[in-house]
Amino acid sequence: MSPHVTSSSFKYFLIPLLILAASLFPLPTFVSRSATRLFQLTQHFYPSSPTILHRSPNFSTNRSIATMAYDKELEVALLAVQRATLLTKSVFSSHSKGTLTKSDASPVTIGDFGAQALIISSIKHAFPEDEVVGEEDADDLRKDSSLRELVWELVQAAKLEDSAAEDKIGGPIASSDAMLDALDKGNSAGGRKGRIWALDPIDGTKGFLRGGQYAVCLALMVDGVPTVGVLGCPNLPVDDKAPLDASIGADADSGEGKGVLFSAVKGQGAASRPLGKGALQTSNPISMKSITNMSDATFCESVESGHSNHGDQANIASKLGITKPSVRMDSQAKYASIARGAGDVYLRLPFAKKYEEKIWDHAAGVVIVQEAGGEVTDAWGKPLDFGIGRTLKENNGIVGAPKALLPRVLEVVKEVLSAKE
Ligand SMILES: Nc1ncnc2c1ncn2[C@@H]1O[C@H](COP(=O)(O)O)[C@@H](OP(=O)(O)O)[C@H]1O
Ligand SMILES: [Mg+2]
Ligand SMILES: [Mg+2]
Ligand SMILES: [Mg+2]
Repeated sequence: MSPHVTSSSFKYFLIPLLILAASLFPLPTFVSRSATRLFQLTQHFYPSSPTILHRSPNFSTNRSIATMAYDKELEVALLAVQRATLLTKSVFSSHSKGTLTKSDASPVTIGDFGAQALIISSIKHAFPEDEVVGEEDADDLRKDSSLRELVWELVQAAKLEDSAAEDKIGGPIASSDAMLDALDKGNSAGGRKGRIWALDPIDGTKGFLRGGQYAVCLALMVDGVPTVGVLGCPNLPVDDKAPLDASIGADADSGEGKGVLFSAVKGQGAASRPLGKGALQTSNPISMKSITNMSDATFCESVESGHSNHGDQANIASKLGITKPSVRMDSQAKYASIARGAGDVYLRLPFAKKYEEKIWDHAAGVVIVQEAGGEVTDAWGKPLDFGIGRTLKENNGIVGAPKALLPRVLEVVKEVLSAKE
């Protein structure tokens, strides 16, 4: 038997057979460890699989085969976000942005509508039964035919250069009506049961409009737990080691060396890869910086002073001994930046107890930070509850940090908030 034949029998028969056997029978720990190793071997033999193989801070050799699932969800989410991010970039460079003001006085653009329609159509192609909690809906487009036409042109033009990649997310949307229907399928009420995607087609719309940071955000929640997360950040540097300074949020126009896709799957680590135009590029593992001295930390906060309390945050930073100025940037690019170790702490202290954070503003960023070795809670240290609807109504404020630093950060956050009560 030639070595080629031996290798392909191994590849096509022996490994799948052993994996099947390992998943069918209850196995002692040492055998399930071998099964884990076997899974890794299959990834070696099937290199096109997008699964991230590096050891994440959360990686456990005892994890079951089941936790290694979500390959297809991750691939579809990455391709869908990549395609939608290309659409948003085309709006930024060549169109009027068709900006409207929503009932809560926040802006929405043709980029938001187009990106949501494309991503929901990708999800529904690959996972027809799944629900989506999306930020936008088609009401404005149904009322305004010229706006609808603008979005439809954009959606038709947004195509991945690789046809196999494009096929995986269902190819083009068939008609303008199908586009409106897709947009409206982001109407799930959310909840604690089953598979629900949280989608923010452009997070940081204000940043997008002023040429700052923004992110296309998608997360799969399983039984209310963010499990797969993808962030498309066209204006962040590709280099995970690039320094994070105040200019990152101010003048972040897309250019050479910019454009990143971040991703994570629960239990499998977090990664970044350059944002391309076709097939997915190779990923690199990312992790939070391991700092021991709080005074070395850099903290990130919103540019918009109405979205979090800059005064309280400056007070907290100074009580923690942080001397570096905060890095202000729009969107979940903040979560991505701390996850890759460019910054360390995310602070979003509320102005009002009554503001309910939206699940699509956090789900993807939270799983990416968790898988990079961090944790995210509300300002009182309560776990974020993504399973109670479209908002985090049982939580108040958001704090993210490397696991080892979070208790100290929360101590000071609570001290500052309690003093105001
Ligand atoms: N008063 C408020 N407090 C906190 N977040 C708010 C807010 N008003 C709007 N937001 C949210 O802040 C998001 C942007 O976050 P950041 O400040 O980190 O860039 C917005 O997302 P969109 O831009 O998707 O609408 C919006 O959902
Ligand atoms: Mg919005
Ligand atoms: Mg948002
Ligand atoms: Mg948005």
